[in-house]
Amino acid sequence: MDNKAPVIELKELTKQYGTLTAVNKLNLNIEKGEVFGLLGPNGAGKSTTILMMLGLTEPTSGYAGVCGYNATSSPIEVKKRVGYLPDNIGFYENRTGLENLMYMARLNNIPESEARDRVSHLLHKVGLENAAEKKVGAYSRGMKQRLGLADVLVKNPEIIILDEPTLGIDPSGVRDFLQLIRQLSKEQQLTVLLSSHHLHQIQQVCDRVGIFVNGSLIAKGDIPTLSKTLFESEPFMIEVEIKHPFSITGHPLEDVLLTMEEVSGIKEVNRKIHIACTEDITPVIAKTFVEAGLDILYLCKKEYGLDEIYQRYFEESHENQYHIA
Ligand SMILES: Nc1ncnc2c1ncn2[C@@H]1O[C@H](COP(=O)(O)OP(=O)(O)OP(=O)(O)O)[C@@H](O)[C@H]1O
Repeated sequence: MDNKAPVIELKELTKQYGTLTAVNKLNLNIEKGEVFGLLGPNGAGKSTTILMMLGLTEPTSGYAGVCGYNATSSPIEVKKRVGYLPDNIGFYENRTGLENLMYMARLNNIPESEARDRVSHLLHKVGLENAAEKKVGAYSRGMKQRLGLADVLVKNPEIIILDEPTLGIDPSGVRDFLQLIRQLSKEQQLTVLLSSHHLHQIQQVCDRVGIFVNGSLIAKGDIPTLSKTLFESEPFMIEVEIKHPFSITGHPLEDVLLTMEEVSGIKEVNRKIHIACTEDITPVIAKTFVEAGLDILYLCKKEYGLDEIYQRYFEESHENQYHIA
């Protein structure tokens, strides 16, 4: 396949269950070596999208291309190249981690001696070398997920798809697991598609994010780009609190600020003044307040992160649901 072609190419991909549109005209390209996060609340359509990419569910319309193959008509070619870790991976609990991985290697027709080397290398990579001989039934949730990662890597895939991979792992385990994914991706140019509704986790590990709501991908890009698209008119918010009771409404300073080219709006929230700006003019704002003889108690510049982005989309989706109901 052409090296520059995206490894995942979704065009107008749609899945309808009766009258419900689970996935609606999805367009998305993911490049080789990218870690892409599919972010969205329960029922948004993430799993359905993944199933179509694996050729396990037929799209109602549109195209899902994976490693240059049509996932719907060539699911076996796709399966050879994609490792899929579902949210509820099952292992043989009365067999060891090593035995489970060897079993997976056999299923993928990997010769025994090669399989031994690969499996022991992978157990080391995911930090389970000391638990290799332990029965999986005695593994913690975090250990099982790491074994799951090794399991999907046994066949040396070009892409790994992980559906809610951090579910039920404790916070430090999550951090380690995400670091491991990132490291693997960078070392091996492995493409990773990660589905989650944990925005903080996605933010830590992904190069790009797609936000899924009600079957539609309503935004995609890296975090700064998403932030810029969504908060174009006010990418910066400067919060100021004055020591003594003070209201900016009607105060001469209000006009001074509003005549500044970079200031797009002023609001008072509790005791704080929120100044929406198109540029970062924090020093100018500070100077203006001081020169007006006001004592600043607090001043903070806020840049929008994934939290605000997600919340805004999420809230909008709830509003929509409310109107429909
Ligand atoms: N086989 C099916 N038959 C009918 N409706 C389905 C089927 N599978 C999924 N759906 C519906 O399609 C929508 C999208 O579901 P999907 O599982 O893709 O969402 P999701 O984003 O993966 O959510 P979650 O995080 O809960 O897994 C939901 O409304 C779901 O109820």
